[in-house]
Amino acid sequence: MAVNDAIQAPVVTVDGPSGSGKGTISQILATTLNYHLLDSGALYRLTALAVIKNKLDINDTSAISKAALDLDVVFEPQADGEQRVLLNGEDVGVQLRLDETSAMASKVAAIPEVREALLIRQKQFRQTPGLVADGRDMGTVVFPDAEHKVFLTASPEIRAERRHKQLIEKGVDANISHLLKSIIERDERDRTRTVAPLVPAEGAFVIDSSDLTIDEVVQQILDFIGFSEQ
Ligand SMILES: Nc1ncnc2c1ncn2[C@@H]1O[C@H](COP(=O)(O)OP(=O)(O)O)[C@@H](O)[C@H]1O
Ligand SMILES: Nc1ccn([C@H]2C[C@H](O)[C@@H](COP(=O)(O)OP(=O)(O)O)O2)c(=O)n1
Repeated sequence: MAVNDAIQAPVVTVDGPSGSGKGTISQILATTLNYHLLDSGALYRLTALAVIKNKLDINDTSAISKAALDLDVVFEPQADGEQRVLLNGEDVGVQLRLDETSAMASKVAAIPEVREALLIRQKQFRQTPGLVADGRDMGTVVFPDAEHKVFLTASPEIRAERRHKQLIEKGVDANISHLLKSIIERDERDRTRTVAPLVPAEGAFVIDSSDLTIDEVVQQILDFIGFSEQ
């Protein structure tokens, strides 16, 4: 049997729009299940950062996809479940979350060659004992054979409020109406692009978290995948 035909590690996919809680929920799920974690958005953000730092032209798709292929990135899990992200050895955690990076990330994510360049890198995260994969197309494109697929959503207003609170807590200046506008623009771009648009995967468990706490969302997902703490 070829290596690729071997039984693959289980995957739980968590897709959804910005601020729906994917990152937070995925981190808790990965810790609870003792699985690896893939923050696929970070790969698009890192590519965006490479575009900004190297002043690449947004229309130069071959230079941008080369930057995506060549990313020298290390994800370092921390004791609290957070991940440090090092690009060329530099901790870029704060830069990744800047509004400018977010807007550029959704632009580079619409380039088919960039998505192709990041595909193999994402699949490599699938290792035993299992993987929680957070993004937009985890259940539809990257891990279509995942056992359990979740699609998280929440109203744009709630998502902007959450993002605002999160940025202020991190000491990053933020304006809520500007955040709402950029969330709506990004949603539109992510949903209407021709490659891997943001849509729930077939059979996904769709959760609107607008009126749910983080713990309630986590519990609903653990129930869905049939996990019970011993
Ligand atoms: N159900 C929830 N209720 C309240 N706050 C939440 C909920 N889910 C996530 N948050 C908070 O919202 C912010 C954005 O969540 P995050 O996980 O970064 O979203 P995403 O990865 O989908 O962009 C975080 O500060 C997080 O703690
Ligand atoms: N699997 C993925 C993950 C992210 N993207 C794109 C879409 C988003 O606009 C950017 C950034 O994603 P990220 O998940 O980090 O953003 P949010 O935390 O949801 O605001 O990358 C994607 O197209 N496919």
